[in-house]
Amino acid sequence: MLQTSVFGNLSTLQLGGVVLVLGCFCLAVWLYNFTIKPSQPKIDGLPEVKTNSPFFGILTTLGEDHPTNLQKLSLEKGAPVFQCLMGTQRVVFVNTYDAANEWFIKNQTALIDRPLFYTFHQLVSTSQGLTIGTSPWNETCKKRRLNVQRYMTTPAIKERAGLIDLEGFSFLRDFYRDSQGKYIYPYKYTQRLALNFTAMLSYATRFDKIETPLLNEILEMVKLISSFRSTNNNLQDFVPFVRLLPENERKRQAVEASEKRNIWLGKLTEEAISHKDTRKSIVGDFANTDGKARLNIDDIKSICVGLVSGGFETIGSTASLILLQLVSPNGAKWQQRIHDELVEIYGSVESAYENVLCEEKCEFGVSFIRELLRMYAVIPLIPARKTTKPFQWNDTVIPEGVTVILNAQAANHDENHFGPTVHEFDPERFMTDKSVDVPPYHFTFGAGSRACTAINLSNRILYVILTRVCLLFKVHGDPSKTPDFDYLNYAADRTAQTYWPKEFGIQLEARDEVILDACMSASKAKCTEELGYSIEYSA
Ligand code: HEM
Repeated sequence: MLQTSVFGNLSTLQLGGVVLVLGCFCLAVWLYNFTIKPSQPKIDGLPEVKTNSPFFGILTTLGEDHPTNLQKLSLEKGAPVFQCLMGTQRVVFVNTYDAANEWFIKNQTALIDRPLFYTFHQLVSTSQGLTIGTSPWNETCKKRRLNVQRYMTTPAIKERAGLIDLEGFSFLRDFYRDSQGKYIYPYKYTQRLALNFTAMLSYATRFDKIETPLLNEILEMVKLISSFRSTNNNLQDFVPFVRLLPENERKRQAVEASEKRNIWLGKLTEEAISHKDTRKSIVGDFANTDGKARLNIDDIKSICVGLVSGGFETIGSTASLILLQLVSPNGAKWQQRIHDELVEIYGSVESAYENVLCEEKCEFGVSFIRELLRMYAVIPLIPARKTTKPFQWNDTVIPEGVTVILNAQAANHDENHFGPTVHEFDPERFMTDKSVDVPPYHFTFGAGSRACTAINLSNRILYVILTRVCLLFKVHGDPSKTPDFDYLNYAADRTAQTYWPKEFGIQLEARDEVILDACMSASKAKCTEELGYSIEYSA
């Protein structure tokens, strides 16, 4: 036998040595594959940012602030698009406006997929199922996305204008009440507005009181879950050997957060089903189809958790940024301009207050929101995509299966597209420079086949907040706590996936108490009708 002829003359000691060498060799191969081997071969012809760290790749260079350091690397190398290794993962970063258009819009069918990540997909989302925004592209995801789009059309948004009225009203009522005689940080108020809006849309439920303990718990939990999607806080996604280390605290937190969320969502779903005949919601609509829908209960649960988590941080943060810009050095002038233009268009504050719910006629207000979203890409690195088929970009063929991340912060601050004032906040930009007033305007909502499903809805909510605040109030900033307006510094935590502004103080002063009361009372009456029970308000 071959074995006899090869090993026949070896002593036991020698044989042990051979086995040891073979074992070490296999272990070395396994270790190489697990800890260093790139997930994908290098893409020929695409610029590469190389590093000397075999385990961590570019992660050692990116520091705390990934989007900004990627933006700097792109400018330094003169490479709008480059590949690199993040740990062992080969990732392509797209950093300019034109390149983002070419990749995510022109080649959108090739970029319809999303890759799976260890932390989010294996730990956090195992039992609840994936949301639309975190799911790879498959029949289930397609069906769920189509269903959500039904709620995002112009007529559907108009039909749910009562919800925007309700949350806009509650926001102004509480913020005005609580900021009497003092300056307060608006983020919790705008977060509640966003959470309530998405929770009403999905489950017909809301938190009327800002001080409800469950509200705080939910806000913390949803924030924690979303942190598992950041490129920055999840070393184990990119550096596989970290997964082997004992007592991974992030892993424990992920499992705990996921379990808590499931209990909470289960309760909301049951409640919405029990109210299906009296309160309109996505769960209620589904329950009313009596099993004839193309979707099942897991689809509906996943859709709703996606809407709540997708909407609450982004809207909450951007709405706070509206107030931040309204107290900037030119803020008072802009507030007055929006107020005056709306009164000019509609004849009175009361009429304007009502009509902004359903139409966006103040051109300056529309341009203001567009510029705000451009300036502050609250998700600076758009959740990763994966190529489903090869496509040609310039002279390079981009293969199938590549992970691609759009650096929206960098693309939104591309001087070649927006000109030399790119880093300034210019609310007239989209009115005066027709070369940039072209969709998608900016990349804060992502772009193409997997862009945010709620672009129109979000723009409407933000427009209502901006215009109603300016119609009814003068917004004052705390002189002892000036906000940070710089897009590179405004965020409280630049390692998070979704940014929110550092603390600053705001106070609302009524422009006219009588008009304020008339508008708020009109909203209260409509909101009571919308909810089916009376909502608190006193002048
Ligand atoms: C200022 C507000 C918002 C911003 C900046 C924002 C931003 C984003 C971004 C960057 C993406 C990823 C897009 C891509 O991969 O190209 C996304 C996806 C998504 N967003 Fe939004 N979003 C906002 C509001 C909302 C709201 C209010 C909802 C729901 C009510 C929502 C629901 C979704 C969903 C379901 C997806 C997943 C789309 C998919 O993967 O197919 N978003 N959003």
